Amino acid sequence: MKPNQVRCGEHSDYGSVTLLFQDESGGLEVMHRSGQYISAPCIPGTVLVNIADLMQRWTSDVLVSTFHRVLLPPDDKMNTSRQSVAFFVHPDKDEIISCCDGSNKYPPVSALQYVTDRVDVSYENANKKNLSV
Ligand SMILES: O=C(O)CCC(=O)C(=O)O
Ligand SMILES: [Fe+2]
Repeated sequence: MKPNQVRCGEHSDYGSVTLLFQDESGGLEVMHRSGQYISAPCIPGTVLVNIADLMQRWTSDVLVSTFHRVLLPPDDKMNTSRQSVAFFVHPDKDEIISCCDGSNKYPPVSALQYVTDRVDVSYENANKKNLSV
């Protein structure tokens, strides 16, 4: 196992909302507005709804995109599997996302352009990381 390995590193989702179905293994944490991570365990029969980045832009920060991550289980559960299903809800690719209060807090961007830019940055960061080890 690599140092600092996690099941899913800290990130926010790119779209409008994400519906997350997770089993009872646990491990998902979401960042509270205080900056502290808090556990978001499975509540049987419920679906977790994450606000994602384009929703934050649309609402001029009224709804805030949530950083989240999935840590490794404790040693005694290290050999157990975990399953989750994320349904990423995205606007149509050509939709222009501008602040719905007219504030222009974020410049208008097409849904596709936003996702493409985010994916580019994440690949650049991954490449930098790989080159530095
Ligand atoms: O597996 C999870 O609980 C989270 C997955 C996730 O955040 C993602 O796929 O974007
Ligand atoms: Fe996510």
